[in-house]
This record gives sequence, structure tokens and C-alpha cells, in this order.
Amino acid sequence: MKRAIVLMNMGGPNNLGEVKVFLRNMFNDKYIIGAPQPIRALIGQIIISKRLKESQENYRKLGGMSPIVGHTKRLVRRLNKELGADVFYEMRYTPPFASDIMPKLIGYDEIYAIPMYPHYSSTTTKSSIEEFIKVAKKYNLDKKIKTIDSYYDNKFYNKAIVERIKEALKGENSEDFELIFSAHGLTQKIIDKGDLYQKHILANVECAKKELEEQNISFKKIHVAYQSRLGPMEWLRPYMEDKLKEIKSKVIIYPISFTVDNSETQYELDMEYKEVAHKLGIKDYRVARTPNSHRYFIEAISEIYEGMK
Ligand SMILES: C=CC1=C(C)c2cc3[nH]c(cc4nc(cc5[nH]c(cc1n2)c(C)c5CCC(=O)O)C(CCC(=O)O)=C4C)c(C)c3C=C
Ligand SMILES: [Fe+2]
Ligand SMILES: [Fe+2]
Repeated sequence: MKRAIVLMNMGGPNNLGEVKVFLRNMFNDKYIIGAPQPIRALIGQIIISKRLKESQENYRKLGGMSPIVGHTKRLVRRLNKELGADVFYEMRYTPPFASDIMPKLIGYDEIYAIPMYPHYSSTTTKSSIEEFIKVAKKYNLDKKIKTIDSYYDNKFYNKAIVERIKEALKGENSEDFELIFSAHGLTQKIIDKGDLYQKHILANVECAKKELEEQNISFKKIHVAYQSRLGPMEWLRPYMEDKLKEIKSKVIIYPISFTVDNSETQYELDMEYKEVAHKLGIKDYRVARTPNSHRYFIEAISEIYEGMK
């Protein structure tokens, strides 16, 4: 039996020229912008014309590309060594797209498509799975695909989260810190349509808290906030910038939406919100890394894969 694993993520620019490709594909996704065509394309164009320069500038500060690329490649290399299957990755908005890797999957008996999103959302999980199956149909591979909707409650995944929080503590006393679980935002409108994302985020926070308790790690206070708001719509609250105003001590931010670091963690949290925190008088502001290639996350993916068989 020949088995392939495909990690699915949203992607990020591989170079500055790809910033436009990334934004264009994102805002052309009906699960991100609900309006029908041609209105969707128009809204996309308006947002891109407003954001492109700033967005390129942000990626320039990150070395001219999104960190998501390197972290994903490293994870795939580690998994290839440790799992009994060939591991690939594909991205929703930047190359390699599903259509780029599909020819490589010909000849496999089973294809395990694993979203890099632990929480189900129509904007991420559903969009990725639907696109992957659509492309697979062209190659008559769709019947071979197995997939999974969410895994925020996986024990090893939550152990990886706690290890990353411990790394950020650098041996200091957790009771001197407040902890903020920061999730990528979503518009309230999408939640009102029944999207499970917020429920899954809050359930993930409970799993991570339980893991912290089991390891006797306690914080002054634990919070949840949402980052990356964009445009005039109402997004999930509390917003990160409001939450930071409540913080009275040293703080650790854990970016809970992501399994690999990306521009939202290494730019928005590491640089932008850090400056906001400093202006608010928060002297010690730390961002924990996401699971990336932590051995517990490798264990988590291994367990998720075995469970899908
Ligand atoms: C406008 C609507 C957006 C929705 C809805 C949304 C949902 C969503 N996104 C992620 C994860 C990531 N988003 C990233 C970047 C990003 N997201 C939006 C917009 C929406 N996201 C924009 C405009 C951008 C680009 C930011 C910029 O260019 O400055 C990234 C980073 C990718 C990278 O390049 O590293 C991630 C990851 C989730 C999990 C989610 C809903 C659950
Ligand atoms: Fe996003
Ligand atoms: Fe952002």
C-alpha cells in the first residue's frame, strides 16, 4: 500500500513579487469574501490597491518572503524522515498549489490531506479541502483522499503548545506573567453563519489550560484575544489592541491559530503589537513560537495520520 500525506496551508509570498498573487488569490476565495462575482473581484481589487505597498513593506522586513515557507519545508523534511509515508505540502494562495503537486500523487493508493489548521473554519479548512478535491477529480484521485476537519484536542499538539510557552518563559516564574492566547480574527458575520472556528479556538484554549495545570504551570491571568482585524467590519472580540490595555504585568502571547510561524506571528505579533505593548508601558512582552517542527507536533501529526487510516 503506497500512502502519501499532504499538508495543506494558506501559503505566503515566496518573494516580494508574490505578495500580489497571495492577496489576489485570497480575496478571490468565496470563503474569504462572500460576495458573488464580479463584486468579489472588485472588492478584492480595492483591498489590494490599499494594502499592497504596506504588505510588501512588511514582508521586506521579514527578509523578502513569508516565514511560513521555510517552517513548512522544514516540517515536511522532518515528517518525511519519521513517518512511514511520503509527505508533501500544498498552499491555497501561493505556489506550490494543489494543481502543482497533484501529478506527483499519481500512483499512490491513499492520500491523507491534513490541514495545518487545528480549528475548523470555512475560510481555511473547508476552502483548502474543497480546492484539493476539485483538483484531484481532474486526475481521478479524489476517491483516494482521506481528510480531517480539526484536531485542536490532540494531546501531543497541546503538549507542543505548552513546551513553546515554557520556552518563552526562559526559566522564569510563570506566576509573574499574564498569558494571552491570540487567535487570528474572523468577521462576526462569518461566525453568525455557523462557522465553528471560535468554538474550536475556545475549546483549544481549555485543552492547553488543562495541559498547563497538569504540569503545575500557573499564570497571573490567562486571556484570549483576536488579532489581524482588517477593514470596517465587526470582527471577533476582544481585539488584541484592547486586550493589551488590560495587561498589568509581564506578558506572553501564544499564537493559537497557527501550527507554523508566519507573517502574523513574526511580523504582526513580534514587531507591530510589540511596539503597541511598549507604548502602553508593558516592559516585558514575549511571543511564543508556534509548534513548527517540535517533536511533540511531529508526534501529533503521526497520531492524527494513524487515526485517519
Ligand atoms: C479578510 C479576511 C481574512 C480572513 C477571514 C482570514 C482568515 C484567516 N487567516 C488565517 C491565517 C493567516 N492569515 C494570514 C494573512 C492574512 N490574512 C488576511 C485576511 C483574512 N484572513 C490578510 C489580508 C493577510 C495578509 C496580511 C498581509 O499581507 O499583511 C497569514 C499569514 C501568511 C503569511 O504570509 O505568512 C496566516 C497564516 C486563519 C487561520 C484564518 C481563519 C481562521
Ligand atoms: Fe488571514
Ligand atoms: Fe495581520
